[in-house]
Amino acid sequence: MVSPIIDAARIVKDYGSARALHGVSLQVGAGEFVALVGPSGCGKTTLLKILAGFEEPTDGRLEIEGKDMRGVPAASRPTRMVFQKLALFPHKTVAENIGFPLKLQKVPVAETKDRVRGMLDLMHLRPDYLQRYPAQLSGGEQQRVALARALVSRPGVLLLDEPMSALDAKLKKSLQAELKKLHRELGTSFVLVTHDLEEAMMLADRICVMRGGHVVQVGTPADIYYRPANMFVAGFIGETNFLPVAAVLTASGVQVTSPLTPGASAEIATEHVAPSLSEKGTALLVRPESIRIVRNDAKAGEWTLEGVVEEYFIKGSSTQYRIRVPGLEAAVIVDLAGSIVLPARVGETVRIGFDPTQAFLLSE
Ligand SMILES: Nc1ncnc2c1ncn2[C@@H]1O[C@H](COP(=O)(O)OP(=O)(O)OP(=O)(O)O)[C@@H](O)[C@H]1O
Repeated sequence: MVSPIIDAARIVKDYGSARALHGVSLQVGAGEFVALVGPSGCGKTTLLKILAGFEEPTDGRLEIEGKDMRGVPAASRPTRMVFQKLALFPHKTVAENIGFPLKLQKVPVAETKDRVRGMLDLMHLRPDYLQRYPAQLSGGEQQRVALARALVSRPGVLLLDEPMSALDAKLKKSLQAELKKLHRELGTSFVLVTHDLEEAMMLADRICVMRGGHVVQVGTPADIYYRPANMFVAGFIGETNFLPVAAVLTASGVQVTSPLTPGASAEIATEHVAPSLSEKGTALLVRPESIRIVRNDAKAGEWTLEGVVEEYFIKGSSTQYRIRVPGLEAAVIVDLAGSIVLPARVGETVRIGFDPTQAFLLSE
């Protein structure tokens, strides 16, 4: 990142005696789309509010567009925020709502009109909506008006606090697609707080995973999915299987063995090992789509386990199996490509196999 538009360093936030953020650092590049994800109460909204200027950090440094933001009020920052709950003015028309930030900036009336029209087009809202009131619009349309109002003053950074969580699944999908397109077209930096991990994977250039007021990992969706920092991140995004292993460092990687596959060992290359690997709870992360049911001979190097099919779900493009393997606490999840002929039935004993060198080695 040459020069980040947002540079937050060691941000601490205390509410009374409770610490919501424990020294969070995050940089956002110009034009980048970053998603903040993490369990409820981990500090996502607090961080967003600090970026917006609605909360002051207790400690740490925040620069936006190269300027120190200490004491700079929200309205004077190059940021705009869209909230989860609609914050439209109910007694103002759509045109007045969208044009409101420009009115505050004393932008001439004719220019305001043009820019409001432009935003309406960008948001695919019909021109006759301009004279409507928020209550006369659907939830999705209202959220589009809120986005238009946030973007009309051309902020450098748009901050989005779960803007789609109140919408039904179909509306959400269409607004997600529009948000991605909008981001590409405008070149504005977006920071999105979301509970929806699929949404984060789909929209963001980088994902920041938070837990208990700390940043656990920042990376591309591929990094987060394929190279998670630890079991928490791995379990947070996508479905996971963890196979406990003993690990020994070698010249070119890590040698692993598992009590569940006696006699078998595998060399895991460094690029398949979490950088922060510790000795506590070392395990191989095997994604459900990387496991197969072994009917005949195992392939060279493949590790196999025997288990009983506990349940299966037809998901459409794939069928998901839950297989109970003695010695493993959680059932093994296996995703097999969809087929009209089911490869195994409930209660059947099956052998499952995977290539350990393609798994990812991590720890608690
Ligand atoms: N105004 C406040 N006063 C006191 N505590 C607060 C305040 N705002 C947030 N907190 C606390 O700070 C912590 C972080 O809250 P925050 O809203 O940032 O979490 P979040 O990750 O956005 O959660 P969610 O996903 O549920 O919205 C929580 O423990 C919360 O209770």
